[in-house]
Amino acid sequence: MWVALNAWLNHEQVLVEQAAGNDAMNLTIAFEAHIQSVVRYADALVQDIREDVVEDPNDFEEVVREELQVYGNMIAQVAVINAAGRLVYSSLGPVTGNVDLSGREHFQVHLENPSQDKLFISKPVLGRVSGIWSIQFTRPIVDEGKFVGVFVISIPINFFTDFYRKINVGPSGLIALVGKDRIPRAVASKSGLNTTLDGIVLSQDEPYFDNTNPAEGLYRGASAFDRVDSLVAYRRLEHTGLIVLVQLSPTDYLSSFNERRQFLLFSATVTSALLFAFAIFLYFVTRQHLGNTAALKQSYSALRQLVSVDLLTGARSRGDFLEALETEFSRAERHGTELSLIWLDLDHFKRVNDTYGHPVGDTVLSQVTTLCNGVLRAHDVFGRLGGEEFGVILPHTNGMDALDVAEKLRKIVEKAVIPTDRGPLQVSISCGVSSMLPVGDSPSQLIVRADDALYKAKHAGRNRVCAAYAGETMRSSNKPVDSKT
Ligand SMILES: Nc1nc2c(ncn2[C@@H]2O[C@H](COP(=O)(O)OP(=O)(O)OP(=O)(O)O)[C@@H](O)[C@H]2O)c(=O)[nH]1
Repeated sequence: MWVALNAWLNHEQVLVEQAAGNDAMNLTIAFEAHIQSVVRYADALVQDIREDVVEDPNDFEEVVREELQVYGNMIAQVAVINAAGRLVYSSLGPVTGNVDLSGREHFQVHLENPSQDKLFISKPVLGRVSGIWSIQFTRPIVDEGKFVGVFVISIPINFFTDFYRKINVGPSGLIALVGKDRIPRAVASKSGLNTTLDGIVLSQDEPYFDNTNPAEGLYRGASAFDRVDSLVAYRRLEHTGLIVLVQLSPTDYLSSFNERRQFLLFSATVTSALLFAFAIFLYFVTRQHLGNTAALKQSYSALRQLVSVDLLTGARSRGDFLEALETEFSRAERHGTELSLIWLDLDHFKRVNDTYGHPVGDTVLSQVTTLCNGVLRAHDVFGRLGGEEFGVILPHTNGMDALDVAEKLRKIVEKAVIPTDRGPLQVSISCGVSSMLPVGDSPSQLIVRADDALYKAKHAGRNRVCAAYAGETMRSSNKPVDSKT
């Protein structure tokens, strides 16, 4: 998101800069046209009235009055200087005293080159008679090849600056009319650089003073006036020795873009913060969920353990035992291996309870389990089926071997002396053994047959092992096998 936003903002900024550059260049074209028309008009006026100074001096003042009635707001003064540099005529009123203008630059230029009838545009000068800052447009007055003076039309600097101020170049921008002599003629800006230009000479390093540069251009750099970073467009007016400048401040033309950028950056920051907060939230929720899942798994496994184990004896619970029988039966079927089942029951256990009490009975049940587990292999399954009845699953075991195992169990219990709170006790067990048939058998049928065999063992006098009926894989007769007679 940030990369895309950054790329978009950079692209937008380039577009805004380009638009500002176009605006500045267009403004210089308009100002050039304005200056050219002012210069053309001023020069035409100079040449028109100058003729009357020599040819019709009597009508001269009348001609001046008529022209001023038409263009009076633009002209501060019409003046004539004689060959000695003295003011001999001013449209502002009768000339009194000796006003020596021989030091003016225009007088010197025309005095030295009387044959060059060329318009001279002065630097801003403070009028001795008018008392205002103006730019003077002058030509030499020559009579029969002889220099007789200088004709002057003064246009007040305000004429330019008032016009420039009407153009909006932003709070920090400016418009300037500068001479190639590096002296500004008029500058207008909202920041105060208006008419007080006395003594200002711009740096020679400005690109528009370099004649090797194009006559019009646009660049970004420090302003010649206040050294502030600016976008500067210029046009050189080659025949007049003037340059028009439009200077725009990036602070102005980028202000609305910067506001938009700040808003977008703020929005992106808020969005990022929200996304980050959401990610953190998700992280904690997920972690909690995973924690809960792990805890649940632990509880489930503990619960499963509880359910799968008989709490009194530690043998497999009935449910778990029957499930294990299903599993082992399927496996034996799949692999074609043998499987046997022993169903065993404590003999006359009721008497133990009745004689010594229930707690002693519990001890006996627990001890018998321990004794049986001691005999069995690791992969045999010993489970409590309920009360004093137990079962043993014997994978990979045929009927004969299962009978041997049952016999071992019977013997170890028979021989054992079980310590109890009421003194040592001896008990016995009866076992029924069944084995998986090669075909058409099931876990429940295997149980039924083992239970039947157990019933036979009980019926035959207890403390003995009986096999199920003939037809099973174990070798047995139709009669129950009694391991103890
Ligand atoms: N102490 C104790 N006794 C139990 C438990 N479960 C069952 N019993 C007892 O086991 C006895 C089983 O008695 P019966 O079913 O009559 O069997 P038996 O006395 O062992 O006689 P045969 O099985 O015929 O030899 C009952 O007295 C039950 O109360 C147990 O968890 N703890």
